[in-house]
Amino acid sequence: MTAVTDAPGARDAERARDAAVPGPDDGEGFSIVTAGLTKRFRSGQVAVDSLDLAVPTGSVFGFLGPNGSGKTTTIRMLLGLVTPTAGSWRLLGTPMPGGMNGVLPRVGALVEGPAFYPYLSGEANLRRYDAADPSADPRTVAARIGLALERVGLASAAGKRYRAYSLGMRQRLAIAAALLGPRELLVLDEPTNGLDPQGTREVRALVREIAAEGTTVFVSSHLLAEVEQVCSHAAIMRAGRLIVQGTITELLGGEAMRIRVRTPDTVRAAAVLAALGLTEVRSDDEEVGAVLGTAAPERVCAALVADGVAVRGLVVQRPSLEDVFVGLTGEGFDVDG
Ligand SMILES: Nc1ncnc2c1ncn2[C@@H]1O[C@H](COP(=O)(O)OP(=O)(O)OP(=O)(O)O)[C@@H](O)[C@H]1O
Repeated sequence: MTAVTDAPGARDAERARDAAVPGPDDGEGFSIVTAGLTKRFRSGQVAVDSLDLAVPTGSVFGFLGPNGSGKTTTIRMLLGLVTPTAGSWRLLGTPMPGGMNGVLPRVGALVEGPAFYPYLSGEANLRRYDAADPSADPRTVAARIGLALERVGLASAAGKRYRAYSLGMRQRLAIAAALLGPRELLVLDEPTNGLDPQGTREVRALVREIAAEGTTVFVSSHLLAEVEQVCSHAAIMRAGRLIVQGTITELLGGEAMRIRVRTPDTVRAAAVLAALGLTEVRSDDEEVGAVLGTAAPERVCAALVADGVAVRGLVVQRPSLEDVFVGLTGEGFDVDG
């Protein structure tokens, strides 16, 4: 895991000290590598500040951050849609922007949802979309569209008008548009934005399937919980700066499991937890919580019961990426809109 030392409120300087420098210079084994990538807009706003990102090939990489933390600007720089102020980057091992024309056909991207025509079918929309891509071969268009629709699970709805598609189907069609050729890397900017829970599930399942077929997926999101469910790796941004990146297991590894006990005997329960060596023991009217550490929950439960504590409920809480964010920044992960 790589953490950035000067994150405000960082309590985990040690983690940062053992940080490995991401990615070899030649980008081998990494689908995306950036070094010092920076974007300062004319307004003076630094949207992305010295970003060093390393996205391993074969990963499902969650690019996380609250709204306005620089995710879209980063993605736009990666794809050559915005010119960086400083820094360098490689896509699929090739230095950019010089290698853009050769590499972009191997990269599928969903940045701003493509504008689809409501009265055309999904298939007809993809035909129009493909016709606008100078690198696409018109002779193979029918087969490529068929394959892409199949891949996103829309083959049976191919002839249906776009306006009749559900939100999840619309987003899956947008992903199909990004998959009109064989892609080694798929870049998705907030693919579940605005979707209902069903649509979100559909897109999540699709991302899993695409990754299982061997495509590296780089997906931005402000929904930490969602990313935990599909990603193998993640990077967390805050105010244009990278706070931490690594595998999900590494990121969560530094966070402790917590235990919560619901009981009317909070004073007695707190004493038992403290006697067992649990730390950060805190109680309110009907609940006691503590850091579980290495203690086995069943032993904690047995000790509580043996001491006469009436246990009405006991929960072991897995750490979350939100805990990581709060731990490293001292701030809540604020999601507004
Ligand atoms: N063209 C622009 N000109 C000036 N400032 C911009 C421009 N585009 C983005 N910004 C600013 O840069 C910062 C980062 O924006 P960006 O859209 O990259 O963040 P984000 O993490 O993708 O957020 P969101 O999820 O809301 O899209 C924001 O403060 C935004 O207002």
